[in-house]
Formats: sequence, C-alpha cells, structure tokens
Amino acid sequence: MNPSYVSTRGEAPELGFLDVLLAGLARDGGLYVPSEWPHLSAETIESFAGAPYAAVAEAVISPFVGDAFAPADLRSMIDEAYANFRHPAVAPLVQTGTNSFVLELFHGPTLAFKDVAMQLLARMMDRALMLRGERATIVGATSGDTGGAAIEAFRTCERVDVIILFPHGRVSDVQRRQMTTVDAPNVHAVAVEGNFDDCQALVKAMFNDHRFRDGQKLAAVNSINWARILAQVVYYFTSAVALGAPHRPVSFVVPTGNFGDVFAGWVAKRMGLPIERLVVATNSNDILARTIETGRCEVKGVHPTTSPSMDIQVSSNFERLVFEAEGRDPAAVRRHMASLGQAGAFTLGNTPLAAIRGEFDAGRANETETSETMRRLLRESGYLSDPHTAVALSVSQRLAGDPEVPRVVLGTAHPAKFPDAVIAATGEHPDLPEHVAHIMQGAERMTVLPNDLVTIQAFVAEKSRASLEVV
Ligand SMILES: Cc1ncc(COP(=O)(O)O)c(C=O)c1O
Ligand SMILES: N[C@@H](CCOP(=O)(O)O)C(=O)O
Repeated sequence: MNPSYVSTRGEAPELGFLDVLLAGLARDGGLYVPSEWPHLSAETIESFAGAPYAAVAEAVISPFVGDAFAPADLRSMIDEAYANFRHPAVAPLVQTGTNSFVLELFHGPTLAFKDVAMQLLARMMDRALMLRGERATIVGATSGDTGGAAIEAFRTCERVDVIILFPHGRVSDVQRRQMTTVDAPNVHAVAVEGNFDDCQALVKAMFNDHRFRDGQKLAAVNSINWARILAQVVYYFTSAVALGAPHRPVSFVVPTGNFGDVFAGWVAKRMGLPIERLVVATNSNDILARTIETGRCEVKGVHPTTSPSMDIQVSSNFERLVFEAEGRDPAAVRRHMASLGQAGAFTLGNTPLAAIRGEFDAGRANETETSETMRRLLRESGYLSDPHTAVALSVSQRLAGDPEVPRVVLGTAHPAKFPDAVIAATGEHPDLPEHVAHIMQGAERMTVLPNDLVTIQAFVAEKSRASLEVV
C-alpha cells in the first residue's frame, strides 16, 4: 500500500512519502499528516520484545513509507543511522525510582534526541534526491539542538546545502560550537538577532514565498517535516515494550517546546501502543501547558531559561494535534492559525479541548524547580540529568497518576551540553564525551544577521547551490 499525506490546512495537494519528505511545509502553510493512521496489532507489538532497535524501527516506519524506498534500502538506511549511536540499545531505559524511568535519547553523535530522527532523515533525503537527480537547500531554525544534529547529519551530503538559523546569544556554548566549528562548504550557521520563534517564523516565511521556495529548492529538517516525527515514534514502542506493553500500559512525560516529540507519542498511541497518559512538560515558556489547562492558546513573550531549547512560544506541531482534535476539519485549523497569526491567540472549543485532555496532561517547571530537581535526583538516585530532562522530571514528580503504571520521562539531552546550569544546580561538572570534546577547541565560523526576511533570503540565495548540475 502507498500511503498518502494531507495538509492540516486542506488547501495543498495530497502527496506521497517522497514528496512529503522533500516538501517540508505544505504549500498552504500547513503540516503534512498521513491521510490514515496505520495500526499495529497487539501480536506485532508483542513481537518487538527483545528485538534490536533497527528491527522495531523498520516495522514502525515502513507502513508510512510504502514502496517509496525498496524495503532493503529502507532497512540499510535504518541500520546505518543507528550504528552511529554509542549505546547498543540506541535508546536505553534507566530506572530512577519505583516505576519511574528515564529514556535516554542522547547517545547519538550530537548528544540530543534530535539525532534519532536526523541521522535517518539525512539518509532518506539524500537517497530521495539521488533517485530524482535533484539538489536541495535546507533551511532550518534551531533553539540549539536541531541545528547541531542537522549539520552533523548532512555535512557530507553532496546534494544538500544546510543553512541553520539560531537565536544569537541564546544557545549554550556547546550547542553553538556544534554548529560553528564544522568546516564543510555546504554548512552555514547564522546567528539571528532575535529569539527562536523569530528564526522559525523566518523559515516558514521562506517556505510560504513559493517563488523563493521553488527557486532555491528549499527542504526542511525541523519537525514540520513529517519524517522527523515518524522516526521519533519508534522509541515510544521500544521503551513501552521493554516495560510490558502491549500487556501493560505506560505513561510518558515529555519535555516540550515545538511539540514534535510528544506528538510522536500520540502517533504511537494512535498506532495501537497502550499509552495511558502523555504529559506535556514545559519550562516557564508555558503556552502549551496553559492551552491544555484553559483551551486558550495565547502567545506571550519568550523568557530565556536554563533549558534554552524549550524557549519557544509558537509550537509548530500543536497544529497537527489541533487538526486531529478538530475532527480533521482543515477549515477549523485555518481559522485558528489565522487568529494566531493576527491576534497572537486562538481558543479551542469544548469538544476539541476535551479530546486533547482525554489523552494529555500538562505541567510546567520554573527555574528553581528545575535546578532543585537536578540536585534531588543526583542526591537520591545518583542520576545527573540535563535541565530539559529535569523540567519533565519535576513535572512528573508533582503529577498525580496511577502508581502501578510505569512512567517514562524522555531524557532529551546529555547534561554536558548545558554545563553551566548543571554545575549551578548540582556542583557536578559533566564532561563532554570524547567524540564531541574537540569542538571546544575548533575555530568558529558563523554569520550574524538581523531578524529580517529580505536579508536572510539574500544570504540563502547566495549560499545555495540549488541551481548547479547534479553530480
Ligand atoms: C533538549 C531538548 N529537549 C526538549 C525539546 C523539545 O522537543 P519538541 O520541540 O519536540 O517539543 C527540545 C527541542 O526541540 C530539545 O532540544
Ligand atoms: N528545540 C528545537 C527547536 C526546533 O524544533 P524541531 O523539533 O521542530 O526541529 C531545537 O533544539 O532546535
């Protein structure tokens, strides 16, 4: 079967997997989702017990790919992507208390959960471009982790130029150096004088300028790209099965910013994984927690925190959930998104809000709670967490819930990416693993640009080699 994909705003063409992979944002400004959700039987899920990560990934991902790639090609891309991880389980579970676990997603090349999807996305995009004889110009926005992961994954792809926008002065030194010390002709790190929301708005504006988008052959690596979400669905299956699924439900607490990771959990549930609750954990940039509590999605200013990758107000992937909660009514999504664009807010009706609350809980952790959680966890369980993971650990600790249901907190980054926050909270100095440590010495290359679409577009056009003959 060949799956097709529809836009949440209902005014873009329905596409197959390869087109969605290369399209990024839909041409109507919406996000692509599968036209139908595949379902895995309890027997299939049960068969994942003890299977290698790559085998589970193949089973979860292939129904969304259809015959866009030959099965053997898909499997070899998956095998290669996860051979790059430094833990044999790829995403190991660590027990931190009674029925409490951290799912460590940071054993990839850049020490954040983004590697899990990006390592596969790069291989799939490169293959798709080769099959089509095309080049692409990736424009991405990062609050710190997506950028480094994308640069690492794409720096050797000859058909791709990568331009990453990050908020100037608002990422950690390690995150910045992961982007600026890579000396590859196809990689360009741009420090934008603004915040992450500004960077993301610039990326979306470039996609919504169809002449520019087509001329530069733009492609996306942010979670607006469906394939990013897809690869993130896999670890919900591996971890839940390790804890007894499908015979036993599991809950997940997810440090949340752009809503991609927790939406991947919703997809896993939709595919048949028995997930009891999905908990959205935010730092003090708590628009999503407020929305789930009150139904009113209202943008307020972004505050810098010690979990900078979650300093986000406009969460791209919430649109995918709103589409589902509104009964897949694209007109409702268009109304909400127009209101968000014009008035900075929209309000969900009772029915969609009840649908969301039926599956999601939400909570926030402020700076004191986050650092106190890092300290307490180290004291009580000897576990050193990064500040993003600590936001979720803090929310998890204060959350009511069935104590019999295992609770998994997603560990989204290695503590050594955020040494200042970790040292301030715990006094411990987390060392960078050897394969990353060299970045602290390398020369940095970056361009500082104003938060201005025309200037950014001129920079992208100058760096893009989209019009070159394909080799
Ligand atoms: C370390 C870390 N944790 C959590 C998040 C939030 O994930 P998402 O944007 O998928 O909600 C991010 C950024 O995406 C991140 O880099
Ligand atoms: N926290 C992210 C923000 C971008 O999110 P994405 O999942 O849409 O790429 C980051 O680290 O850049």
